[in-house]
Amino acid sequence: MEAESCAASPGTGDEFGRLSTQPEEGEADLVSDGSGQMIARPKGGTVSLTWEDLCVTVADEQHRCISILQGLTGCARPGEVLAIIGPSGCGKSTLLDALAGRLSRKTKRTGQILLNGRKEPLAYGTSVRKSIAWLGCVTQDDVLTWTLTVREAIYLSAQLQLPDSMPLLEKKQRADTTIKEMGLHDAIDTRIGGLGNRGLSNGQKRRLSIYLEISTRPKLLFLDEPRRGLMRRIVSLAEQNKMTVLASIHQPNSEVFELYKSLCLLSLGRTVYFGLSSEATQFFPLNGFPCPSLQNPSDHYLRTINTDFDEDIEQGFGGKQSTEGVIKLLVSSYVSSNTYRQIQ
Ligand SMILES: Nc1ncnc2c1ncn2[C@@H]1O[C@H](COP(=O)(O)OP(=O)(O)OP(=O)(O)O)[C@@H](O)[C@H]1O
Repeated sequence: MEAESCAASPGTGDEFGRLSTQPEEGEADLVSDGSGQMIARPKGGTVSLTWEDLCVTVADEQHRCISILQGLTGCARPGEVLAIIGPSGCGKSTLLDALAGRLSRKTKRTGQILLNGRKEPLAYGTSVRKSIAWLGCVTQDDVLTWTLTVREAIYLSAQLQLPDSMPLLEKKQRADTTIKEMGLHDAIDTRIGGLGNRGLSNGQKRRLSIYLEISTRPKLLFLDEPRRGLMRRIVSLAEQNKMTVLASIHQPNSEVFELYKSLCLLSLGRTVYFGLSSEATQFFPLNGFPCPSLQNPSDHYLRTINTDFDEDIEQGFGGKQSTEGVIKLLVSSYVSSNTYRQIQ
């Protein structure tokens, strides 16, 4: 099995591997982070993100150490959307939080995170937004100002977040284009609304908060369970703007699944498969779990590794295995595979 190696593009960090928040002349624009602080956004640079042997644990009430992620290794490349897929509770959001430096203080993380081949710039618990300007983060909890209309929120965001060097007219044009592309034009003068103040639907709010992040064309974008309808647009934005996007996806249908070139498949906090989506169609049959004809591959992968429906899984070679046994088999097969060695 082959996968492209995750070559690091030129780094923008200092000699300690930290990414500078101060721009070097000609390399970065100064932009506002929305709270009045000016931060650096690299011009035209791309971001490769690599994680090695990443483990996350949390202490329970009896101070026992509970493992959430176990030794994950992978990478995300410019111009691509990496789909992080797995059953509920497998660790998708925790992986995104770990990579984005958003883990809660209760958790402990080990392993390495490299940006453009250099050590991560984020000290544990620091605010990501203040440290890396080109990182957008859209979590499952949208944070929007409910008193604003969609138009007001978008224009305000464009003014605050796009570089000061960009003319106002261009900022407005950028905002108008994306409003259309994100399908928000029908609700342009609707107030966002909130508890007790009816406004946008939940789906529209979600689209708006994703818009507010991607309008600045971040170089690195984390998306926690974006709506299916948005993915086509996000994939093409990533390609056009050489954005590195990591998206946790709950249950992609076959049409959406085909959009992703790279796939990170998790179960019980471990990597079951990481690599080209096209090659997962070989990985599963090679290990005895061929996708039944007419079944969506992602449904097949999820069914094979989902302990929620713990039933003995039929193997193509004959015989049956428990789901946990299947997961163990796939994890060790993946670890000994060429794909794993290439990522490392
Ligand atoms: N701070 C924490 N304390 C205790 N357990 C946690 C904590 N954070 C995550 N977990 C547990 O770790 C596991 C992974 O959680 P996570 O939210 O990353 O899963 P997920 O794959 O994103 O799930 P879903 O698809 O349902 O959103 C879950 O069992 C969750 O209960």
